[in-house]
Amino acid sequence: MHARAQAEASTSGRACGSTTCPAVPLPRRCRGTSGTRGTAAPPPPRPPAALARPPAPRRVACAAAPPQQQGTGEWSERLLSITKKRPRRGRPGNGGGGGGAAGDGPGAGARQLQQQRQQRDAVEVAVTDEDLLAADAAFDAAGGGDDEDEWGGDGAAGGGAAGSGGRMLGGGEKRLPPSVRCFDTARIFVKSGDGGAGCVAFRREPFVEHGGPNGGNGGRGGHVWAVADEGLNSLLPFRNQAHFRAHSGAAGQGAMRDGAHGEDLEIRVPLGTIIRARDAGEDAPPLAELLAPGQRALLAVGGRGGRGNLSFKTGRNTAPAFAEKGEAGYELYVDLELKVVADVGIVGVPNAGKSTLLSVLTAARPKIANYPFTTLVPNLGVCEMDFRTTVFADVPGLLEGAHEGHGLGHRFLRHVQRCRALVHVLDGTSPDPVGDYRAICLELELFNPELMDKPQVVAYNKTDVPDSGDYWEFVREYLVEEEGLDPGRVLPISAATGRGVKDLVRAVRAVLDDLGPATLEPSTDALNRTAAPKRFDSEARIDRFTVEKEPLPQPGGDQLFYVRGAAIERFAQMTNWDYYEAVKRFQRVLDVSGISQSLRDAGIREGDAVALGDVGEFVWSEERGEAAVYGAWLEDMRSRGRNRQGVAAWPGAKK
Ligand SMILES: Nc1nc2c(ncn2[C@@H]2O[C@H](COP(=O)(O)OP(=O)(O)OP(=O)(O)O)[C@@H](O)[C@H]2O)c(=O)[nH]1
Ligand SMILES: [Mg+2]
Repeated sequence: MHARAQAEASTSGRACGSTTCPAVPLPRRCRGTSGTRGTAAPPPPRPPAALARPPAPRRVACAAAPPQQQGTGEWSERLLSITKKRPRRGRPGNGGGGGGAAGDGPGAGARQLQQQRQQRDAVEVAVTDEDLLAADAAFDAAGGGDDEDEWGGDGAAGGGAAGSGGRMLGGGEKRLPPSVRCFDTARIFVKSGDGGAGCVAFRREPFVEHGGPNGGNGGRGGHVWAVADEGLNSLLPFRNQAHFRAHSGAAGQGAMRDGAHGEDLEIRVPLGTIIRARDAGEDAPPLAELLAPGQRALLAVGGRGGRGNLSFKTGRNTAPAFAEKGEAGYELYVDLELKVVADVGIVGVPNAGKSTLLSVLTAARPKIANYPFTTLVPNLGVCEMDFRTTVFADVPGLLEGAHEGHGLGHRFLRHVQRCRALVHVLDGTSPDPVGDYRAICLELELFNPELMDKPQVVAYNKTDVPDSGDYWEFVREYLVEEEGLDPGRVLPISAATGRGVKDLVRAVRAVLDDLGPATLEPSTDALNRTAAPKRFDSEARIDRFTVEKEPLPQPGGDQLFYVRGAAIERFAQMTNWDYYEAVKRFQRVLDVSGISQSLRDAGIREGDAVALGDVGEFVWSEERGEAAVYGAWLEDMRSRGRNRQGVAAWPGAKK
């Protein structure tokens, strides 16, 4: 009895050890089939003595170095260099100030731009298409980024990743600054919680002999949800935080105590947000499209908790001495896209006074200056008047040819698309306000004909300047008679002095009222999952796998086989290699699922390596004797620095 008590004491000790030990680093190597042997590759990798041929690094296919990232400039930087002088921040080539992820310094093209910048004494220089083309050429010469792709590389769109406020010179970063990418689109990383580990424990009580296993299951990891929040009106918060991880489940404990589930994580997004998985195919439906306040959609399901040894008790094995690890949480990058960014978009030619108007209407403080393209990225502002709020968006000035990419505005025309109404600001001091109006309308129409269906209020600005009155009557007559605009929607204002601005807001609100309440219609067949899917879907079956042989020769002459399959990979990930019985179970599953046979059919030989998805590698052996497997497992435990606390004393364990 005494001996029994000692055995049980050591048993409990090991149980605790198993639940608290850190996860085994991946990739790991463990020995398969009869000679299955959990081996890991903790640095430095020490080949176990039992292996005649310790596996050499085998992933030759991955040997190619990732393409070198090139330093890039930023479009706005180039434009600024043309339009005005800016105080120089730091030396050229040092990656810019503040950009945590700033990569290489600017190349030859960027240096050339620096020189240009020094040469130019231009606070006001008309920007011609030639200038823009030259800037484009210089930028491309400097190794500029991809025009089309507005997403920033693999990194999330957060300022944390890109170095908020810093110049984005890293090759992975694209031309648009993070503030714009996050304005109506953002890319974030989400990870659901890992499942808690199962527990190995046995009931120990005075006068209860053979108390049996009683290790509890680990708790499920927290889910990740997206929740629509009416208090938000842009995706800008994702500039500050771009990584979201839910809590892990707690480990199971003895006395049949299951671990607590991990806390779910809610990511709050504005109404009208569409959420897509980055890696989903073109035709795949979005994960979510949230239109109503409080609407929730599941983005990532929490990892399953590992089962404790109580769950593995059977008639044949009444005292299982192993437990599972928790399933790793699912991680993915998701792209967020906002359908409606503002109630009203402010459009107009450069220097018309759009930013000035936004600054008097709202608390926003955009940059205002007397040269074109002061505004390089859109600005949002909330106008509060008469107990009502209206969101205005000021976009960079549009040029003729904007729809084809001239100027800056074309990048932001899609923002205009996401406004319900437009305020068209005309510069009263312009030599041809009507021409300006027609040019902008044409650009909007060419970009997207639907833009012209949006109701417009025209604000004839700068009426405080004496000669602005010259054209006012003519402009009004033209807009009302030729363009058919409602006379109440053509207003003279002076953004600088605030004259007429209240009337403008009232006119805009009348237009919004005519449109009726903002109803968001679903535009996609988004999944909008509100509950976790069934745990075992038909796709993830243990007998669904593929076996492939690496065609390239391996160092040492051994061969490498790839086995891929969602269920078998998950199974291997949840196997706790510290338990001998778990290793034997893994080996049985390889046989039962048909993987062993498929590998033999593919020509596997003793000592060859098998890579199991991303989970790890193990060395193939046909040895089936208990002693060989146990010996190999022991050797592996030693090589990983694990002790086999209590193993020899488990009920029924081999000595
Ligand atoms: N006199 C006068 N000047 C104005 C008025 N509104 C704007 N301005 C001036 O016009 C210049 C351009 O104003 P911004 O608000 O920067 O013009 P913008 O349309 O935002 O220009 P971009 O962002 O470059 O497209 C600034 O110098 C303003 O002070 C106005 O009502 N009266
Ligand atoms: Mg502006």
